[in-house]
Amino acid sequence: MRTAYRVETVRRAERELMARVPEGALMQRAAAGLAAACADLLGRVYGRRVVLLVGSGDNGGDALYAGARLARRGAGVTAVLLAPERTHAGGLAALRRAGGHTVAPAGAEAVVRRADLVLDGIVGIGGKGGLRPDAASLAAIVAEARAAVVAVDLPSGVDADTGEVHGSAIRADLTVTFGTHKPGLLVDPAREYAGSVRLVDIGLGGELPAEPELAALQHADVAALLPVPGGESDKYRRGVVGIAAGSARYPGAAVLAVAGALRGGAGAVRYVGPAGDAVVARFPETLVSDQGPRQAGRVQAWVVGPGAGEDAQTVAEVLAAEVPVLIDADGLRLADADAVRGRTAPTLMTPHAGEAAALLGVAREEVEGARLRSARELAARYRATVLLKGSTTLVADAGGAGVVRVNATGTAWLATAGSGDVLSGLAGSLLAAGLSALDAGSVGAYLHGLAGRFAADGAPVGAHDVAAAVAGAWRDVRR
Ligand SMILES: NC(=O)C1=CN([C@@H]2O[C@H](COP(=O)(O)OP(=O)(O)OC[C@H]3O[C@@H](n4cnc5c(N)ncnc54)[C@H](O)[C@@H]3O)[C@@H](O)[C@H]2O)[C@@H](O)CC1
Ligand SMILES: [K+]
Repeated sequence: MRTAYRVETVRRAERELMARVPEGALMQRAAAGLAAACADLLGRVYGRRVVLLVGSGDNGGDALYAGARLARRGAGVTAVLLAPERTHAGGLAALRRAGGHTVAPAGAEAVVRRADLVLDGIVGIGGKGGLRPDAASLAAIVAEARAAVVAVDLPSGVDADTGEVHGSAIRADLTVTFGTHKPGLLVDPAREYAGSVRLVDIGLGGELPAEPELAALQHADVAALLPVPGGESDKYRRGVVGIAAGSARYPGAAVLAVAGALRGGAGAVRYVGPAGDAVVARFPETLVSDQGPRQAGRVQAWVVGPGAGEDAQTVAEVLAAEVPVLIDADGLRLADADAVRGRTAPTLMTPHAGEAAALLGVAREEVEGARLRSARELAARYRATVLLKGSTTLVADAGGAGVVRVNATGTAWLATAGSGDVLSGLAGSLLAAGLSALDAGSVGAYLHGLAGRFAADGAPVGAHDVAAAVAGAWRDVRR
């Protein structure tokens, strides 16, 4: 499990640790890891031109000490001091001893233009609000440079706790972060500014609490959660998932949701709705019913909404069932909010940003800019688990408090028609197999993202290709 903690928690853990180690030790650990990452990126250090952007806090201190290490290995290092009188004194002295130089911000453009590497030490977890004007001007200069950019702890200008970006921020190729990931490194839009992320161990692990702000499942976590049949299993014990989807206008959504459900681990897939012929033609193993959900026979979980058009009656019937329900697409618009809140069995809602915005009564951009807050808010309002789709998918458990799962296995190629229908079937099938809504959502997103990568492999894919690749994702995870 990869975890991320809020700044307040990181500060507390750092205080505990600092009380037990020699003064300055943590910063030296951070700087050593940072310098090593820079050396890896550069390949050869000797003779390279390195520019440090140095703010007034300890983030600048990290950059200065790392710069000193690179200077000792033969790099030409120049520090741009944003606030010369408040620069980290020890770091500055170390850089000077190692032969490094300093310039005022007015000289930044000339040195950055010739640099091979820029280290962004403007601001780290002490940052408040968007970058101040002098720092924003540096970010603009860096954006035009050909140099590789390494962010120290965080790209300056992004919000560490929320992943929000207000105004300009540094765009890094690599972020070297210390002690633990911060939520902003895992959630868009900030995640995009971070580039790839490398975590440097400074010994903080033992001081961090059990419950992080964010958790990202890894292969081993997913493997442990996958419903794998045993000797006693039969199709009913493995769970039956009901798919109430599709309409005369959108029969394909039903086919794709069933395609996902067949790959999710339930023992059988039951379909109700007007697209039964299309579903059976493609997947003869589906149990098709021409009755509504209430009469369709037992299921252990329902999926409702993909391609549902205006069929509010079916949505209402599914919501009245006392089994877990996944609501997607049109179902999100048609579902009665009180009916969702009043349910006793788990509910998993799977909106994309536009659907989430409609449910929250805000603009889509607002959700995209504040994904973590939006997911928690929806989960609180509906008392439902919410899977907010996007380049980084978030799953907030019912009520909105607690650890939010973040999934980054996806690929931009998954932004294709019908891809969401496959995910709803897949996650619904995991629900029917007995996973909690939080696990079904996050495992579903993980497999779906991985399947998207495998199916695409650098080229456009259709949603049916993604569904077909889910089996390969299972095997990869279980290997
Ligand atoms: N506390 C610790 O134990 C460790 C901290 N480390 C480093 O220390 C950093 C935190 O240091 P600080 O607490 O000094 O804080 P920062 O260095 O992150 O930032 C604080 C400084 O930035 C300025 N600032 C705040 N918001 C700004 C904005 N929007 N635009 C421009 N300037 C802004 C403030 O005036 C303040 O002087 C971490 O991110 C990490 O890089 C590491 O050395 C590891 C150990
Ligand atoms: K930084």
